[in-house]
Amino acid sequence: MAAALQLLPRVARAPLRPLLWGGPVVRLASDMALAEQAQQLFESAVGAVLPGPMLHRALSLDPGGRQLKVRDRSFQLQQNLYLVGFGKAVLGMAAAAEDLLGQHLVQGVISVPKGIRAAMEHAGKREMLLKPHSRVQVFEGAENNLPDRDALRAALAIQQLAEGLMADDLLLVLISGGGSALLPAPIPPVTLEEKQTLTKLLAARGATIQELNTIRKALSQLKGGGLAQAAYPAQVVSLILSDVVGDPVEVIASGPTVASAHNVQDCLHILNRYGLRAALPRSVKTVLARADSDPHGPYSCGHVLNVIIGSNALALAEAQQQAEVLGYRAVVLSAAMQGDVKNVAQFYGLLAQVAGTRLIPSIAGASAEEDAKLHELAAELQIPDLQLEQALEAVAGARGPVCLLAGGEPTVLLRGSGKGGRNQELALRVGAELGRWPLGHIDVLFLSGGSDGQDGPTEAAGAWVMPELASQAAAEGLDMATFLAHNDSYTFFCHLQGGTHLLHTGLTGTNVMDIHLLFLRPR
Ligand SMILES: Nc1ncnc2c1ncn2[C@@H]1O[C@H](COP(=O)(O)OP(=O)(O)OP(=O)(O)O)[C@@H](O)[C@H]1O
Ligand SMILES: O=C(O)[C@H](O)CO
Repeated sequence: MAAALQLLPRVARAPLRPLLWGGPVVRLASDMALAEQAQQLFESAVGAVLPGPMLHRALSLDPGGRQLKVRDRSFQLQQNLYLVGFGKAVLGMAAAAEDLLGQHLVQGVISVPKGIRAAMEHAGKREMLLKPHSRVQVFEGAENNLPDRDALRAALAIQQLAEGLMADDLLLVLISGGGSALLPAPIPPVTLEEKQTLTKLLAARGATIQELNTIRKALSQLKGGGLAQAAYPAQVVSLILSDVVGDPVEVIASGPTVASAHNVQDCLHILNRYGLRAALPRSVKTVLARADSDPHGPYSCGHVLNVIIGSNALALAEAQQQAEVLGYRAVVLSAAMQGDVKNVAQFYGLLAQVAGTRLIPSIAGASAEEDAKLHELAAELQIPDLQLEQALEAVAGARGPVCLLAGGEPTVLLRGSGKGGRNQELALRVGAELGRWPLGHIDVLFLSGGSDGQDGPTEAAGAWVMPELASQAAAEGLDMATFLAHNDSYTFFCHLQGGTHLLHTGLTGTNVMDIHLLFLRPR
């Protein structure tokens, strides 16, 4: 993980109190530069899903400190609390858990990305660090999000801790994205190297995270409910930060505390689909064949409480609220944006135009065909929870500045060898789309940022663009199409206006996919 340590310049915070339309609202929204507001709202989205606030929302102790409450369930605490965790956001989650429950904690083991402690220290994020003599042992591994020997050692330590628990014990499991690579425990005779090769091949051939994790579960001792099984008969509470569209607990980090059906047929279909079935190593065939005839069937997880404590939707809800406070009519479009980045960019370009025309019908804006094209594209993208009609209706009735919010994870098919990330590439493409249909009398801005603060292998979280992007680029001799052809969005934005369009937050310590913000502000 690159040491992206620059903190977001703190934009002047507007007084965050509800305001009514028509009066001070418009003034407030127009007083601050649009780009500052966009960065502020991105920051508030991320702030809602930082480990500290999330853990404090999810857990509470009774006044005597003997009962732990999680949702509507209570657990007795009597020197019986253990903790394990794995994922990119788990260091901060463990620090928050230690802060809340430290006096009851007997022992803990977490598996987190290589270099994360040093990065957090360097960034001055002390709240993301464990205490000096913590009872939680930290393993760092899985460089480049691939399972390695260090992550394997961590997984074994976690397994050992779980297997030593008794019926009176309570195991707190902290899970976030990146957890699959940080908890590798291949079922023998499958080796770590074989698992690594298979996951790399599947990912490179475009397998979805659902497909990838179906295979990982079938080949792992701890995924697909294996960790919960190892901890039995102890009670298990899993606190899960979702980095997958729709928050499916069985997919996030390959569901180590969620019963899995271990469907071998599903695995074979997936391996077939990506042309990998014929060349499978013998060990993988052996494990799959064994799972098919496993007399014990799927693990049962009746002793487990799985709770999603943070998600993209939660982050968007916070940003939406703050946007309204700033005077915007704010609408969440979807927390499940997915699909090819080119189509997603085209969608946002058309959306800006159609929404602009609804906002000020007198301007020369979207035609009926473009309106139809937007709906067609939305249908093609198959966004499950898309609130397009509601958003357009809200825009039509807004009479003032509008902010449309969305989240998710579009896909970039890498063809070039440039430097970039999903968010920067999306922003660059949306910028190109916006330039094609200038909307007079309306300022438009689009921002895309990764909630973890690191977009691909760059030190930026994302970027923001306006319809003027193409002319700005041309004035500086930057050919957008060439940068796009090389997947070189980071280099483009570094050059453009001295890098001012890049979003810099440093590692945020959380991870709930990407945040997209589209602003339309009548001049
Ligand atoms: N040059 C590039 N241009 C555009 N996208 C890129 C480029 N290089 C990598 N990516 C994209 O970045 C993503 C990998 O980045 P990263 O390591 O942040 O993983 P991630 O999937 O975003 O993980 P997380 O779940 O933590 O967000 C992939 O989606 C990949 O397609
Ligand atoms: O770790 C994983 O499997 C992915 O980040 C999805 O949660």
